[in-house]
Amino acid sequence: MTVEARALAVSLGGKPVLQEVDLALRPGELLGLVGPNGAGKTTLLRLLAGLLPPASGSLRYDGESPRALGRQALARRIAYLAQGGDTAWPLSAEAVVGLGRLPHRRPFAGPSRADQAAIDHALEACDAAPFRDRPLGTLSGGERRRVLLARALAVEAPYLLADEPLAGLDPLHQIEVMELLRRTARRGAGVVVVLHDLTLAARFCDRLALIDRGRLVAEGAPAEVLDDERLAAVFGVTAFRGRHDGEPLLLPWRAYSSG
Ligand SMILES: Nc1ncnc2c1ncn2[C@@H]1O[C@H](COP(=O)(O)OP(=O)(O)OP(=O)(O)O)[C@@H](O)[C@H]1O
Repeated sequence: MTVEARALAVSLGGKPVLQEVDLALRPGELLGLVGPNGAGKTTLLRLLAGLLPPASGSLRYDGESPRALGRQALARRIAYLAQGGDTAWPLSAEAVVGLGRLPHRRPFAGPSRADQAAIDHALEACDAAPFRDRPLGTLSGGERRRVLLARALAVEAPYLLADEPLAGLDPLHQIEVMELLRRTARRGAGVVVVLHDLTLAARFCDRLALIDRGRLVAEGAPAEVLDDERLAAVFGVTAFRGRHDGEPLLLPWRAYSSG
């Protein structure tokens, strides 16, 4: 399935938040959305997920508008992980992951074998199986985040859009989640991830889209997008660059100063 955004624009609270954004999502690719706080990354992700209507511009899923496609079909095609993890549902971790299967279920039908397999696989993949029976509210912030990612993964949608899935995770789980997202893309899904960690973005993503003050200012291979000039102009930082284990290494280092 293709997802294509053309000239997307949206205002929130009377303020333009995104303008003239053209972006195509590709199956099999891990795309990182990067940019400073307030740049418009979450807003763009919500637009792509069909959760927020654009004020102008167009969004097409396999050539169809979100309206023509309908809510249910969209929910099967796009899995969305929202920012934050302060969900207080009185449900077990496993039941929360099971919510990811709702778009596939017939009304009043129980979970099928395929549903249970998808739930088990997602819990394992996110290292959340050990606390599958615990109420969500009793889990730590990072554990809860992994359960919510497992819920999005359990949808087994052709597109997975994840807003800051690494927030609150320890280093091992950050790396494991990036590996998981890359694996999910390699199996054929289009994966879009909002990230603040430019080191992991540069290392794991196939392509980066850089958002600054509501505009898509660069798009392409990570090393091209995150060049010294853009790191200074957009993020206001310098970076150390190198290679380790045959992979590129980019480490934001200090505040940029032109003097
Ligand atoms: N409901 C709203 N009403 C008014 N302004 C809003 C609303 N939602 C978001 N904004 C503003 O839109 C801009 C973009 O917000 P968005 O959450 O998309 O940024 P972001 O790039 O995801 O930021 P962060 O990295 O801090 O999560 C910000 O200036 C924000 O204050």
